[in-house]
Amino acid sequence: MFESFRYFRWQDILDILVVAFIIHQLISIIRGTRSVQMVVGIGILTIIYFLASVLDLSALLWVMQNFLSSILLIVIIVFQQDIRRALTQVGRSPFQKHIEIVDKQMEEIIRTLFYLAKRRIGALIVIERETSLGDFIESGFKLDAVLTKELLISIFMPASPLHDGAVLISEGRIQHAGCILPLTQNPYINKRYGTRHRAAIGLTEETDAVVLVVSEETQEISIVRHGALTTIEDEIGLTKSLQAIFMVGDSSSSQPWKNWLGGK
Ligand SMILES: Nc1ncnc2c1ncn2[C@@H]1O[C@H](COP(=O)(O)OP(=O)(O)OP(=O)(O)O)[C@@H](O)[C@H]1O
Repeated sequence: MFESFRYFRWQDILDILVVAFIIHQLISIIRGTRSVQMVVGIGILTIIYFLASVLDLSALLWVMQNFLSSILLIVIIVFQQDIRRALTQVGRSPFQKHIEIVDKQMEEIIRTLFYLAKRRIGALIVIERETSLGDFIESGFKLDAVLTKELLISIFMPASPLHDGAVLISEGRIQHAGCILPLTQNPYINKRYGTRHRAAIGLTEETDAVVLVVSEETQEISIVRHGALTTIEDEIGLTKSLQAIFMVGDSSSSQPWKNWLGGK
């Protein structure tokens, strides 16, 4: 047994570690999505193929061979969302710099959310980070305005022509309003969530954006990232959650909101 280790090179260890890392990343990307069932389905079909081959079942083997020959195409079509997300994550540079934002802008957003929730006014606020949201803003209206509570509130007022859809915040400014986001296809999302929440989940499944949602029905405020939604109890809870997401490095820094509002 130990004989085989004699031929073990350091490259083999590196090789195994890289493959293990890739498999781990793939599992963490598809975990909790409908892709898991599809992976299981493809696994079962592959087992059937090998059984047909071993038992020499020629008709079944012919069907499976024809099916599996187009498997690459099927995988690309079925997993296109996950592939896009995976490639975006791979392409993200760990050395990218972020702009800093002052506490004031953070406060403006938090106060807007609680103001709207109190009055049962729905809202969807997207904070762009490293992944460019260019594809999703085509549907919206360009504003490129200073981020203030007053402007955010007026956008989401039901009488406003911009109140439908999402507001996009990038580089500390309100860049777009009325943006249509992709809805999640995850079948496990709680049925009580409608399209506003599904749009927030859908966008964060594909990008690293942070989305804040105010429900006009329940007055709940939620923070959504990586396809997962967390309901916020109060202003302190929201402040802490955002701090945990955006604060990097020295927590004793006098500029606590580093890495916030995604600059590039
Ligand atoms: N794809 C989308 N992209 C952006 N915004 C959307 C999208 N779909 C719906 N919305 C917004 O969500 C609103 C409808 O929300 P809906 O009641 O269906 O969802 P909900 O999750 O139940 O939210 P609420 O709890 O506020 O009722 C629309 O008026 C629109 O502003």
